[in-house]
Amino acid sequence: MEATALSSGLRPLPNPNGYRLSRSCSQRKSLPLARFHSKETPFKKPQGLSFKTKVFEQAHHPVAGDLSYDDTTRSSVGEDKIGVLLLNLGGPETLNDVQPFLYNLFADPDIIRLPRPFQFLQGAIAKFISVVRAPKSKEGYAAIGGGSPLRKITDEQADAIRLALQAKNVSADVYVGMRYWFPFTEEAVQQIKKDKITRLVVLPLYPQYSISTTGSSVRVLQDLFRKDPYLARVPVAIIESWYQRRGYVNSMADLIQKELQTFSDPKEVMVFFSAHGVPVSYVENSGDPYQKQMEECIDLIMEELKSRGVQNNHILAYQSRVGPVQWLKPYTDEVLVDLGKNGVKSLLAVPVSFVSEHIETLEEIDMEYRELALESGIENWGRVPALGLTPSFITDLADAVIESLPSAEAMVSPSAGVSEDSESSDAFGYIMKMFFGSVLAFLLLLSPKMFHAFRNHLI
Ligand SMILES: C=CC1=C(C)c2cc3[nH]c(cc4nc(cc5[nH]c(cc1n2)c(C)c5CCC(=O)O)C(CCC(=O)O)=C4C)c(C)c3C=C
Ligand SMILES: [Fe+2]
Repeated sequence: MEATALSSGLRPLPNPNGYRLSRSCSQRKSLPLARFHSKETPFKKPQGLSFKTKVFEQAHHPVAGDLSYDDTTRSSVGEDKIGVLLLNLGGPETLNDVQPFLYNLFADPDIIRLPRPFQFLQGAIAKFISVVRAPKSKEGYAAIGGGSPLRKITDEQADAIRLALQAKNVSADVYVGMRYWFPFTEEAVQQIKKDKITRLVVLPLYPQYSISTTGSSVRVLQDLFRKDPYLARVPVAIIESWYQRRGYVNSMADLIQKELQTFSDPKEVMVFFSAHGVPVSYVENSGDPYQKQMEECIDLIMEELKSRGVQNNHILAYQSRVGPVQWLKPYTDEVLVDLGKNGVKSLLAVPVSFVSEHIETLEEIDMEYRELALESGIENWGRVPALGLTPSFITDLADAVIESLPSAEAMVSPSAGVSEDSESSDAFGYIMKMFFGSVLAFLLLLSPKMFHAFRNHLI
């Protein structure tokens, strides 16, 4: 690990709301990490895996629930205090939280990606967009009971994963770290340190990797770990994506198969996968693997259904676009209208980029898209629930954790240090950016033309 990666000028973001934030920067050099893409391989039961083993042989299994640690392994687990950190997006718990939550989201340089010379404007732009967008977002959260259910569901998933690990003879503390709302990743990391965890598995609750989700959360984590001498030495394994795991694919297929049975003519139903979109530039200019992983994921689920004799037609579309740029196509709303026009009468919506119910399933799909579909001529509408606490899914996540444990490595090498020179030049740069940033932000906010341009595109 090079010293430059450590001394890249971490400063708190300008934070007019006073919420705890940290800056992550996609251009910054990556640290060496034990990254673990959870892939599907033939079943092989792990025999006495030891955490001292550096190279990890991935051992996956065809049926969730098979994996457990034998006695030899258990004794080596006993040497470590294992932590599992679930990373998630977070959501406003009350309507008053909506604007500051949106501020945190848009202040993330992995969500609004400004060219380097303009990055100092991030805070001002986030403030502007969050204020303009808040009324529309509030309507959405009001329609689902006044806040996001994400914290409660993620806490329940954490508890279920802890119990599933326990059932496999692995004792672990499970933490929740949210990117944009409480409990923030920073809080979870403090607790991990307090609890003296000696081996950590990081499990983002996004099946597919995107720069805007897993990428953003992992960069926050890297920033926190490299600044802290204790954490820097804790072996960490990061499970970056897990959409291709048998347990996940089978669990999704189970849910779809079950829901199809609620239609009077299940064979006629169009299976409509609706994924959260990302701007096209992420995929085309920044190499975001999200779209490719999403397509592979759908193929795996459909193959599994086919192997069970379920031969329905299916389609993938992208929902929830925000702002004036091009997002991944086709767009969910446009496809629904086209399907209706083309005579599709029965449709089963399958949210596929997220494993909890949230505003985009409960409001956008269940209310907005359902209404649009019915208006467009679709007569029978159904929706597959999010995986949530589905036992086969939770068991598979526990297996993914166990499989990744031996590959954990410290995030920062012991020789890495922070140079004082670069610290002070960073401080000067920061003051200059703040000064010019404030002047520009002031001009931007005063300009009625800018305000209307943003409002028309964002609301
Ligand atoms: C895989 C999932 C997600 C991706 C990819 C993603 C990218 C992304 N999102 C925004 C903007 C917003 N997202 C919002 C809410 C939200 N986003 C996700 C998941 C992904 N986002 C979830 C699960 C949620 C809901 C959280 C909850 O409270 O239930 C919001 C706020 C809601 C709203 O106003 O619509 C915004 C805004 C961008 C710009 C982006 C990629 C660049
Ligand atoms: Fe989002």
